[in-house]
Amino acid sequence: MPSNNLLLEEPIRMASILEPSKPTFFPAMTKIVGTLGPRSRSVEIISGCLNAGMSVARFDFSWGDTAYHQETLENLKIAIKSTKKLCAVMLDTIGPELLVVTKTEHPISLLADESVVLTPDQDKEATSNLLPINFSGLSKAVKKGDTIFIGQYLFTGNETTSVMLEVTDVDGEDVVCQIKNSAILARQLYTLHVSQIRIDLPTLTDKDKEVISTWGARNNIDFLSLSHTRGAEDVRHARDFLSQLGDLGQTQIFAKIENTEGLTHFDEILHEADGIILARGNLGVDLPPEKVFLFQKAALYKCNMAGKPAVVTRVVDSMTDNLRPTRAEATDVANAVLDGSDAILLGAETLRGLYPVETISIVGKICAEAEKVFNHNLFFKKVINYVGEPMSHLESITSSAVRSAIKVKASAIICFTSSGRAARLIAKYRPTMPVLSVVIPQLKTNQLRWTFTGAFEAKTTNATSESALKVALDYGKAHGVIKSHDRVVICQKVGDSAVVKIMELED
Ligand SMILES: Nc1ncnc2c1ncn2[C@@H]1O[C@H](COP(=O)(O)OP(=O)(O)O)[C@@H](O)[C@H]1O
Ligand SMILES: C=C(OP(=O)(O)O)C(=O)O
Ligand SMILES: [K+]
Ligand SMILES: [Mg+2]
Repeated sequence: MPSNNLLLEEPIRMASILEPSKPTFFPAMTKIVGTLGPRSRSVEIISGCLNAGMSVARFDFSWGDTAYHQETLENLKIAIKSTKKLCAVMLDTIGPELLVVTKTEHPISLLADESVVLTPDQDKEATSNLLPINFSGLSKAVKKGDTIFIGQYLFTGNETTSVMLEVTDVDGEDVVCQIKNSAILARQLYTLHVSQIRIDLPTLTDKDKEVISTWGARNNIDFLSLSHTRGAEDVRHARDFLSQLGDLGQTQIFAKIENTEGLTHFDEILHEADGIILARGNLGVDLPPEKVFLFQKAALYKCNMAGKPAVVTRVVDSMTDNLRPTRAEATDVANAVLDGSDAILLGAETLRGLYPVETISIVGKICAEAEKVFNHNLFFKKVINYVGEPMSHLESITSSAVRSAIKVKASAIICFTSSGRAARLIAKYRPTMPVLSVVIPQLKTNQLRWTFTGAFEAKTTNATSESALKVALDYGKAHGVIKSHDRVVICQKVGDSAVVKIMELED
């Protein structure tokens, strides 16, 4: 088969497609991020999500207050305990997001070809011809002919509640628009996206800072999803802010690329960030539809070569209201994995959708099938070539660990790590088997104070170091990843040198 990313050397036997897949412990190696909200905040549903394969929970502060999200998080903690599944916590910022401010409960109907005024005067009532918004600088930012898109919070692009507007006039602080399609704004929260226009608001707003320093610090968030990242400076600024908040210095920053400005500065953002979220919801509005695939492929390639995780969003919009994805969506999920995506982020589907658990389960199954035909060998070679020589000691060891594990058909790689660096480098080389990371907390000092690195990630156990390997083996066995007589590859530091060991288990 000529396709580069696919591992289908022989012409595939069509009947083999119908054979049921073997059940596995990991629904997929591709991680699934679920946004938690009204439809996914009970212990029962969250447990279902964890069992179905959600491994990161996203809390979107564009919506809800800290008390609301805390309640959801407490339920998540209970669900983690009872299901024994690990799940990371991601805080998603508001950033320079524009909102339609409605006080009325009545649906507002917008008619094609009519005109509507966007005003910063929030005391006005929203009507079919007047929509108050939370930003007074819009009239200065836009010009005649610009496109404005209004969608229900977490718009899916699949709804009759989104509307496209064209700017026809600017009148003081008001923006006059022509309505391009009829729509009914029927719920509370609507976001407004101005295509290809810079909104002069900070990427990390005061509200975001307040939420991070209270809710974020209290809950030791694993990831910050930095909405509307537009340049490397945004990431540096967020990192400075986190570093002043004790343990949050270890929080990973995932920059969300959701507008053309972020796209233009992609390389420098990737350099500063720990990971990238390809926010196709918003970016998909900013880009001409025929260019979206190109962004996805280019961005995933760059992330893969840099060894930084990439997250693709908005994959199964139609599952917000339906039990099955469309054929196009199902194919899109698999293609995202084949393009090199590390994770899939579900938004409206889990937050307000009717089938959060089923959505996670189906997406996980599609990812797992795609992973089976992912050409790891070719990927490995591409990364090795890209990194070149000389390689850092640690990278040379971690890439060798992956190579050895594949060569000896190991069932798992066990990695000892303190900062997570070694584990991430292993993941960079895309092993075909699960990686069990044993986080060994380390006491470090920077002259000013002592800190524990890893204390934060070490969630499962506080075993002493001699038994750490046993803990990992027992965990692997208990979860069906490792069986007697299997081979495992171990990657660890002994003294100052990093080593790879191949171990054949007895029983
Ligand atoms: N078999 C083992 N049992 C317990 N601890 C181990 C074992 N092998 C390595 N370690 C410890 O695990 C830690 C890994 O940390 P480090 O190598 O600094 O990881 P990273 O660079 O990924 O942060 C080191 O402190 C190392 O001594
Ligand atoms: C994930 C996205 O945005 P939000 O954080 O607003 O859900 C997106 O635009 O794809
Ligand atoms: K957000
Ligand atoms: Mg958003």
